[in-house]
Amino acid sequence: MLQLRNAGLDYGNTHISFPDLTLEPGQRLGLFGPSGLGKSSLAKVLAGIEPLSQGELTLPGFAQGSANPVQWVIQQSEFAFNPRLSIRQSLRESWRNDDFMGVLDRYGVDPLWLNRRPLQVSGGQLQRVNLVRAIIPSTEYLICDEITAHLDMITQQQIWLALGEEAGQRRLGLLVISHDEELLNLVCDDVLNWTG
Ligand SMILES: Nc1ncnc2c1ncn2[C@@H]1O[C@H](COP(=O)(O)OP(=O)(O)OP(=O)(O)O)[C@@H](O)[C@H]1O
Repeated sequence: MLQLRNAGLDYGNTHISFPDLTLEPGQRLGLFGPSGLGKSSLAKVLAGIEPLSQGELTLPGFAQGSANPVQWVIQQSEFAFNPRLSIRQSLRESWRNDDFMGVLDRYGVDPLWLNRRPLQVSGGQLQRVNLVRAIIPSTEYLICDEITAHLDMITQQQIWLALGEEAGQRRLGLLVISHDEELLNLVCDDVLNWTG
């Protein structure tokens, strides 16, 4: 399980104190909280992108040097891709020797898009590709940071359905960060209301 205890982060003069949090394999935990409180910072800490200034992040079984089992997916999927590479090349980079063709259908990714560059598909299409990029075999926990905030209802439903199936089959732990309380109640088992 992924655990955060007594944790805090300093950005110069800005200090963020995080809530204690435990994410179990197979759990779908929602995180709700006001803008600017530090939800994306929390996501970055969990994904190992920002080091903690205090407290503890524990992830038993994760050996230094092995693939990070925590993947962070953000709303602005275009930032997750090198704009010069084709989508196929980007997926190849993250999947390495494993085959991703079998998971395209689950996320509604058309194989024809593989030859295009990231900015040659729509925002909703790229977000689905982005999930395929993140759902590599070594992923055990997925931090979904407002991943469907800008998408139409049908694409949102496709994405949450696909992720729900994936999480159930692989016992993926999902941390779903959103301003949409209704969505969190729909897709999560528990919701942490972080008030600061
Ligand atoms: N790299 C950084 N350097 C300095 N301050 C930062 C940095 N990243 C974030 N902050 C500040 O940390 C605070 C928390 O930001 P964060 O993006 O984590 O909030 P959030 O809860 O995700 O907000 P929102 O819901 O609006 O996306 C904000 O005051 C932000 O300005």
